[in-house]
Amino acid sequence: MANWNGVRRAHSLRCCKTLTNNTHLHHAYIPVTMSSLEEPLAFDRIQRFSSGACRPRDDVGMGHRWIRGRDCSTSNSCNDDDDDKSFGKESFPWKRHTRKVSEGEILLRSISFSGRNSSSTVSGTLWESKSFQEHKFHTFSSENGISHSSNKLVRGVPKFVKIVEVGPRDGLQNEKNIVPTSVKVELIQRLVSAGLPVVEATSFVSPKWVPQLADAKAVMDGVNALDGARLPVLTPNLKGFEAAVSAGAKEVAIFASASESFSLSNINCTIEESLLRYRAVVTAAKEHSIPVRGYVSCVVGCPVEGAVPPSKVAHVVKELYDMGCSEISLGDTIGIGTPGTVVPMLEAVMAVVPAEKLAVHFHDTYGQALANILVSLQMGINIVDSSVAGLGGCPYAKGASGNVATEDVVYMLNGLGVQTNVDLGKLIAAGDFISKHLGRPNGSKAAVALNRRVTADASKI
Ligand SMILES: CC(C)(COP(=O)([O-])OP(=O)([O-])OC[C@H]1O[C@@H](n2cnc3c(N)ncnc32)[C@H](O)[C@@H]1OP(=O)([O-])[O-])[C@@H](O)C(=O)NCCC(=O)NCCSC(=O)C[C@@](C)(O)CC(=O)[O-]
Repeated sequence: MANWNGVRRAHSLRCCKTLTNNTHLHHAYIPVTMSSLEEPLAFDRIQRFSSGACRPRDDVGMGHRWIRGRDCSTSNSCNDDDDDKSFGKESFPWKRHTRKVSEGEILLRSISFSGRNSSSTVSGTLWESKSFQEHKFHTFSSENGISHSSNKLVRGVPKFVKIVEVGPRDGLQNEKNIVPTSVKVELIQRLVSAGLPVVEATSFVSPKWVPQLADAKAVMDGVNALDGARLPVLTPNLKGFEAAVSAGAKEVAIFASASESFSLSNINCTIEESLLRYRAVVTAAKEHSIPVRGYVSCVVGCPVEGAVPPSKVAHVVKELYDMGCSEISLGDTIGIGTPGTVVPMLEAVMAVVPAEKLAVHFHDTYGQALANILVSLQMGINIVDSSVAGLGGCPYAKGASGNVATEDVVYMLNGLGVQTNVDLGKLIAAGDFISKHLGRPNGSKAAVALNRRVTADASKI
């Protein structure tokens, strides 16, 4: 564990060993001058940086540092006399990148919006699952159909959204009790059969760091034969990449951070060191013609550093793009973002990388994820990460809750008339399956409501 980097940092870093519930040792290098990740997230402090509202200036503590709060956290129109480049104050020449819509998509949409009483069903638009046959109802506006809306905010959303399901990886990596391989495999099978085009299957990371996913090879053995979806896996270095390829992975993802402190605690190296490692992974992947997805964590805030400037996010995103990542996912790892903080971040990122190469990845700690997704779609993003039943969190961002629930995202997109090709009924069944195994209620509000059928009538409104 004590590699050269760790030893080198020993002067400035404190090695925290914490005994987790499953008795595995986690080693996290935490700068002594900053608040430990083992503490709750200090959300009360971070939150004051994430609100979009103008407010009186005050001083806000962030770990050992005292950072002056902003007069206005998000609006460029606020007059600010601060001379520092604090969060949300940079301005970027944002230009919306439009995407081409295929004839097939247009055809599907014309079928799906053929009227309230239409018997035509398109997967993801009406309930199709057998268990929901008696509850076939539209989730979109019932009069003219949302596709005919002249409102520019609604017209601005893409016609098709690719959902990247991260539950089996991002969700299960954070479970206290290790989920049996057979359950993971069945979950992935169910998600694929619900029509999800991409299901992140597992991670080839150090089992000492993330014991929950130590069965990565066995999981891949169980899902390699599945058709109909791409099954990428996380790889933190060449060792992980090689293990993934020999286990049959056809796509991988690398994961960097916009926050130096989070990079150290998550992958035990600085941002620049991680980019060096990832260049080696991308080079090897190119030789195998394997697409590489890039993640950037802490795109609006870090559990240690607090607010993360959009320019820093844009820098890391651009590095990943330039090294050859086919798609880059922007992770609000601790779920503190609001549309007020997400918009300036996206503006910065979209100034350096085309919108069609970007995905958004929101955790829902503060219940802001759907609002953040909507505003991202309105800005031209058409790839959304989510986690069935809202599973998840990050082992190195204690207190952060799961990703936005895939069921809730699909429900909202159905309501907007956005095509996803996901069968909501089957998806809910997959969420119920894993929630039952984990012994807790489904974390999706839409799933809970639809399971109880309490809102069937209301949803026709
Ligand atoms: C990056 C390392 C490996 C560095 O870990 P390290 O301890 O600095 O690495 P090391 O090179 O010194 O190796 C230590 C031991 O791990 C082994 N090792 C080394 N690499 C691997 C590998 N690939 N697979 C299996 N084993 C590996 C290596 O062989 C050695 O074994 P030992 O000699 O002690 O027996 C470690 O820190 C790690 O695995 N971190 C992963 C942490 C993780 O998975 N975090 C959650 C990811 S979620 C996330 O990042 C956010 C995201 C993507 O969801 C988006 C968002 O929400 O923001």
